[in-house]
Amino acid sequence: MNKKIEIMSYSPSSPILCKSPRVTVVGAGRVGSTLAQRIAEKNLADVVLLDIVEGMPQGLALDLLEARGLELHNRQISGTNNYADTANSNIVVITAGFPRKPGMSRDDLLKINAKIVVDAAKNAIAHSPHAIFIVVTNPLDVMTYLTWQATNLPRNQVMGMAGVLDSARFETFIALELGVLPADVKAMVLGSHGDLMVPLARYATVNGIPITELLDAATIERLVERTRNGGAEIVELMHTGGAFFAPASATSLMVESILLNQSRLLPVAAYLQGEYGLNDIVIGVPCRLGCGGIENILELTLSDEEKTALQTSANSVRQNIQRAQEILSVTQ
Ligand SMILES: NC(=O)C1=CN([C@@H]2O[C@H](COP(=O)(O)OP(=O)(O)OC[C@H]3O[C@@H](n4cnc5c(N)ncnc54)[C@H](O)[C@@H]3O)[C@@H](O)[C@H]2O)C=CC1
Ligand SMILES: O=C([O-])CC(=O)C(=O)O
Repeated sequence: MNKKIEIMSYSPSSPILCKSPRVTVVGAGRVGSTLAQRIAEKNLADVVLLDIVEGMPQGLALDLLEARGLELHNRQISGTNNYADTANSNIVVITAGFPRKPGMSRDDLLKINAKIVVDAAKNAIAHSPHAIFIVVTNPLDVMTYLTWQATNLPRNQVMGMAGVLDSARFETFIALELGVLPADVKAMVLGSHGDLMVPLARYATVNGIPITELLDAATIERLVERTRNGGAEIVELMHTGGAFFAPASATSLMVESILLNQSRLLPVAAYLQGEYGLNDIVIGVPCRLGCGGIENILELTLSDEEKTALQTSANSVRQNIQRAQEILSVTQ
């Protein structure tokens, strides 16, 4: 019997069925390559990995491709050293640049990473003029500001990943302390991605119960301090480079919320125009992320102490933006 199989649904006039979204990850190091893996294995998008090191992104892409049958997804993954190959990406994630070493602060990376990030942003936007940019490179808030400037995109299309990671750390430490499931803990960390970040203990809950009902003030303060020091704790343990598994997970959550238009309310480093009384600065605030990028910024009512902490955090970012502009004006 010669049965003919009719192929239904796939036709060039069905672009939604035929075209996969595309995410470019600039910097195929530890965060970038782990992020590429997460995006592909969550079946979110095709991924282009770009790095300056010749052969490295190509090798990583081939390795990830060879796992497709085992991980049961069919996303395309390619590696390149050429921005032309990133054309028409829906999202560009910038992880290119140097990680810190033990004893360094994230701000110590300002000089070495500023030009790398500006160049990456300019090259990427030239080939993907409608993309949404997510910055990961440190110092995070300043690098996000520079990317917003370099791309000249509307502010909803440029954001930084930090708060999702810092919140996940805070949630982890609360869960460990109480012996509860991490997924049952919800917390939000605002402010800059540095020692002056602002974990909002008042808003942290375990399945709706405020942690202030479950833990004493001294314990909460200890967990807040561990969160502020979360990146450095791993850098000190690892000696070379820093965290990358949780940073990649946090970034892929943002990518997912955008690509699937989930409108998740997440702490995101965003360009502010008056929100929280702050202007012309990038800092972590609660944002809804959907297919247009940042859909809106939620202005929480903060206590006087929290307001002061956010202001102090912003002052430090502002000084570093100024420093970055001076560094770039010399190197250009
Ligand atoms: N925002 C956050 O929460 C986090 C930020 N980070 C930051 O992310 C950055 C990357 O960290 P890792 O992946 O651990 O570092 P890594 O050293 O493993 O990877 C960085 C990659 O960038 C590439 N690169 C350097 N210059 C480039 C250029 N001009 N164009 C394209 N690629 C270039 C390098 O060749 C390398 O492969 C660091 O600045 C780190 O501090 C890391 C973790 C969390
Ligand atoms: O601490 C670092 O240098 C990397 C980072 O931003 C983090 O893990 O939070």
